[in-house]
Amino acid sequence: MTAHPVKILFLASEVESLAKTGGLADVAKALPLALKEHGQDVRIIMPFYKTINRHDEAEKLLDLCLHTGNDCQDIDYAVYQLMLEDVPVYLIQQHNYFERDQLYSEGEFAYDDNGERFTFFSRAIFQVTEALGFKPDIFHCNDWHTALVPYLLKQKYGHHPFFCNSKSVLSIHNAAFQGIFEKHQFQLLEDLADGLVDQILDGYNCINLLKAGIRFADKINAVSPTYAEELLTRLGSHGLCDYFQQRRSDLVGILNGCEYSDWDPATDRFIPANYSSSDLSGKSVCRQALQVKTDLAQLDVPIFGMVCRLTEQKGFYLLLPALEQFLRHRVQVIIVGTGDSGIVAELEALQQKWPDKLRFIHAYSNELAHLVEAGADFFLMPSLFEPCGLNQMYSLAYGTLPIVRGVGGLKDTVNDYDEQPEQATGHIFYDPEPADLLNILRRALLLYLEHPEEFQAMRHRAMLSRFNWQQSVWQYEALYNDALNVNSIQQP
Ligand SMILES: Nc1ncnc2c1ncn2[C@@H]1O[C@H](COP(=O)(O)OP(=O)(O)O[C@H]2O[C@H](CO)[C@@H](O)[C@H](O)[C@H]2O)[C@@H](O)[C@H]1O
Repeated sequence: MTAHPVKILFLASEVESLAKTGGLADVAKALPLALKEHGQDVRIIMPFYKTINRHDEAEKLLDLCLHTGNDCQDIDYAVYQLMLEDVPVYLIQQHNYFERDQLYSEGEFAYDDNGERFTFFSRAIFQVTEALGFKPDIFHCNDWHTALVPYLLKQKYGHHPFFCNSKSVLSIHNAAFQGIFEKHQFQLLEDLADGLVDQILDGYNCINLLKAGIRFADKINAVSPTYAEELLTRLGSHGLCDYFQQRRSDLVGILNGCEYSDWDPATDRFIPANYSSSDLSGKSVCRQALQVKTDLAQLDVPIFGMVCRLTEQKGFYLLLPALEQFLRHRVQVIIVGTGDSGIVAELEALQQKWPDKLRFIHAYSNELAHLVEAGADFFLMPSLFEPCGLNQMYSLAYGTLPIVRGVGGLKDTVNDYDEQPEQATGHIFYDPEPADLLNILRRALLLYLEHPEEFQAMRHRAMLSRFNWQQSVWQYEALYNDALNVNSIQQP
């Protein structure tokens, strides 16, 4: 327990168990819960999407109206509350912006007013906190959706008595998504837009929201130490190198934790048999169940699994050519995901060519994600970049050895068989070439077939590795303290 709880408002566009499209949601649940357990006064704020789980349990707290100035109409909205264990979640309900079938896009088309939607959300956050009388010490922003808040805090609310002592922290989960929108979407910023435009104008007369966050947040963190280093390089910064360089003394890397209460094969409710490092018999049951579920033959061949968003980031343009060769071996490969239609088409074509060996399941299914983790022998993450990655941590816990590219958080969490044989928990390749991926896939296969004892030793070691949120919580608390202290020195 901390002596003086820090008041943290955790701003997220998605939160696991309420609304999720990817890893940001996992962190937006696990980190606030871990901070709360450590005695901090943390609350979450997010949009009240139409599709949110537990929709009917939400309790209405307030009706509010955002006066926009300019020529825009005032915007009526309501604030609801749900509890996520003992953490309050404030939900902002606004019919025009959030009563939609998806969070950010339909099919492959992003909603064309996403800039306006999250500008509204960011402005409403200030009004809601004041109306609720919750004065945050820290606005903890996450990715581009809430990256406007540090800007608003500095430029608009810096002298507001309610917010003048508040500071902001920006966590970068994926800097490839920057929230770049045409200026006309920022009408809701009233007179502020011009000042903002000068500082963070992108090419083509657009505003880049992530740049606003990087420029104005009191402290910034990337979700792994290696990704923080990569963001300072031309190659790894998604074009933002100069911006990160300017803030390098305020940028740290904090590795995400793994939520073992959701991802532990000994207690997992989604899998047909539980197991642990001391008794792996349940893993064979899961293996068979996975083969049945995916309609693959019950063969004693290694299963390579993969669950992810289907995007270039996840390394499909390395994987697809590598699989063309690798599927000649006696293996089974199971890929679960949704996303880019080009990748979908290529996976479907490859499956037609290798119907007995490759199963592509075009679905978003938490249950299947758990079954793949439990039933496979290896887990594939050949990412081009990976800020942290969560699935490799889940894989380790499930004794499903990760095969990863040595970037970002993958490098920080997996020990390579060749580099560290005594501590090995998986396989790492580095060059973003299909041939290098194919080579590491074959090495993994060889280990499985020719050195079963070493494979089992690695599996055992992997299952014992731990990435607890507790470690990350201490580092976030230090970051909050830095944000609060450094800036109070600057302000007389
Ligand atoms: N089809 C499907 N069915 C079921 N579940 C699916 C799924 N597709 C994805 N998921 C789930 O979504 C999550 C993905 O998390 P990741 O961290 O691997 O990637 P993501 O790129 O979304 O996150 C970004 O943010 C996180 C959090 O900081 C960083 O770890 C990461 O590197 C960064 O790219 C996992 O829980 C996974 O199981």
